[in-house]
Amino acid sequence: MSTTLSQAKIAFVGAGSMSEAIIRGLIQTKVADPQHIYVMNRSDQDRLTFLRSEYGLQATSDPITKEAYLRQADVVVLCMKPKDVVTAFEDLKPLLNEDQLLVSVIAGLSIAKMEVLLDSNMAIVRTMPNTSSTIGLGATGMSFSANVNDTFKQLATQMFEAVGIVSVVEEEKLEILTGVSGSGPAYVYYFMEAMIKAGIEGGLTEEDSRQLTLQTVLGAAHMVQHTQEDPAELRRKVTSPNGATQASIEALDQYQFTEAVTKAVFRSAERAKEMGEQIAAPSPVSKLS
Ligand SMILES: NC(=O)C1=CN([C@@H]2O[C@H](COP(=O)(O)OP(=O)(O)OC[C@H]3O[C@@H](n4cnc5c(N)ncnc54)[C@H](OP(=O)(O)O)[C@@H]3O)[C@@H](O)[C@H]2O)C=CC1
Ligand SMILES: O=C(O)[C@@H]1CCC=N1
Repeated sequence: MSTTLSQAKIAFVGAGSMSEAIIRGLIQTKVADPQHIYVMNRSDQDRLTFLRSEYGLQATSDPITKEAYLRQADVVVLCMKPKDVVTAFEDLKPLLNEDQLLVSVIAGLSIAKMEVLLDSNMAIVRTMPNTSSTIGLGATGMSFSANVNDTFKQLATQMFEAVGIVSVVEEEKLEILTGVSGSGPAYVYYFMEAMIKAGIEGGLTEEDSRQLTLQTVLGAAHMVQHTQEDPAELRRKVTSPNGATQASIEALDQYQFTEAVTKAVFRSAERAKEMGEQIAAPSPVSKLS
């Protein structure tokens, strides 16, 4: 087994947004060699053609080629939706072996359930990345099964550090982490959509409203990072007593801004857990969590 990602053969099962985000990051940062990246799905040929031409990787939906990719892979990354997990695992089960590292990005799917679905104690890394991995600014949470040795830990960490930051957390924290950073980009986009819309309603051109919103969000995030100040303190500096910002924050509070965000984070966590629980696994039920 290769101890560096540049030599490892990495097979992605699932060819959607999340696998592309990771693949793009790995290739752009030159952490992985596109010739050693294998992507597979069930049917979407256009998607595979696009991925091949965009990244120079190997991609297939042909069962025999998939089997070859999976058997020779050092790392297998599971990137299908929770609803497709059971069928996918049935196909994967006879093809995986205990020398491989299995990495899952699937929301809510516990390590214990993967072990039951595969009837194996192979090394499993359960992760929760986000789509900002596409540009190397991802935030990934990660937990390891009991059989993940130091080499595999290093490999998995290297893989996700190539596309952003990594937090290793206890597995039970991965749901709330999903609420914060997995779903998080969507809240920020939603907020930006609302800002742009309000700017246009107030008379700005669409282009100006978009650019101003973008720069504002970018600048605010960089301020938190560069100054290392608490966001509350940075907010205080914008908010002149009895000024325009104070009035606008009061308007946000009137609509329970903090409660709405808190509810969103917890609802995402709850939904991730529900999706994981809805994945039907065969007995022994006692192993499941
Ligand atoms: N999008 C996000 O922001 C994040 C997503 N995730 C997790 O990533 C996973 C994938 O999400 P996302 O990329 O958005 O989903 P997409 O729908 O974009 O992609 C899913 C992919 O899986 C393929 N697929 C489905 N079943 C199989 C199978 N049995 N074998 C091989 N390929 C299969 C689909 O192609 P086809 O239908 O042709 O088979 C498709 O390419 C989810 O479990 C999600 O929880 C985690 C963090 C963030
Ligand atoms: O919406 C989802 O279920 C996935 C998990 C986090 C982001 N996307």
